[in-house]
Amino acid sequence: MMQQNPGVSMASPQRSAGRAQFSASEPFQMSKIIKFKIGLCQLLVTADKNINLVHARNSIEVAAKQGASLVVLPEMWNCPYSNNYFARYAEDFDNKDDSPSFSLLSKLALVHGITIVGGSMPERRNHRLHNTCCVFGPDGNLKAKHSKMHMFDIYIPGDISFKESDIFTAGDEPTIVDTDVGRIGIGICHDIRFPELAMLYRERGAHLICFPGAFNLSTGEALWELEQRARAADNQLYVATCSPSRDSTCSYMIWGHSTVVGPSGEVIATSSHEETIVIAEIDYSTIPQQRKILPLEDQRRGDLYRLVDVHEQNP
Ligand SMILES: NC(=O)CCC(=O)C(=O)O
Repeated sequence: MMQQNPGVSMASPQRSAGRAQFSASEPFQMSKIIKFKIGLCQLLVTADKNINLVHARNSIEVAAKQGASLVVLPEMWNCPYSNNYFARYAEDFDNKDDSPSFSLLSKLALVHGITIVGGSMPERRNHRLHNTCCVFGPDGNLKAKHSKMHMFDIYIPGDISFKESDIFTAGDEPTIVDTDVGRIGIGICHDIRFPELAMLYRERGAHLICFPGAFNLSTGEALWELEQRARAADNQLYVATCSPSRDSTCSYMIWGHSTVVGPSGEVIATSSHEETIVIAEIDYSTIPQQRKILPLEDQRRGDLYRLVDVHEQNP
């Protein structure tokens, strides 16, 4: 029987995360975290925010009990993916009285002693709305915050029309964070289509890139797995995605298929479109192995083309 009270009371967690800059010259100390379990909570999102919080709490609890030390949630796990809902469901994460979803994730990270990549939620900040992912450490504190950088504006006549930029303001910063389960780069859904972002994360030493996402039926079937495998194979690192499950009564039909991909582009675990939890083992020792077998970094023609890290040039 599902309990209806998500239970969000707790001592105040740290609500802001400092800006982190990484370059390949600062390698992450991997001694303790070569292998761990990841849990992708593919949640059914309803129009009732309280029920969404209960779903998330129950699912995170199950993933943690199954041994996941990193749990990833979907894009917009607390709010239907629709421009009609984002403003109404938005929270001010800096205000503990106006951020039940933020507080819940912080509490669950602490209670279960896990890292949570908290999908995304509509965030109200400085009179603007952002599509934002919060990362919490096992102490319940916010470790990083990523606002979706690329707005999903699409118009396929007779198929799908969506304009995120009508509601959201795009984030301006790539986000890479050192956690208990490795150095993680964050992107949100449409961010996955821009290979330069994943390349930047690889250059800054990421082991894993997490993309909470809500691809739709048409582009999802054509491209969702392809994009994930390409980002992982090109950069020889892990990619994990987490989507909401499909609700066929909604106008925006979600593709689902939360997935973990390894550093040679192989699908390690995936799902269909129903509500589920994907549990998979991540083994970071396969990253240097793959890079030794196929040393793409040494083969790259930096004399002919180069990725420019704008933030490192203008810190
Ligand atoms: N929520 C999104 O950003 C959807 C992205 C998507 O479906 C795409 O094709 O890109």
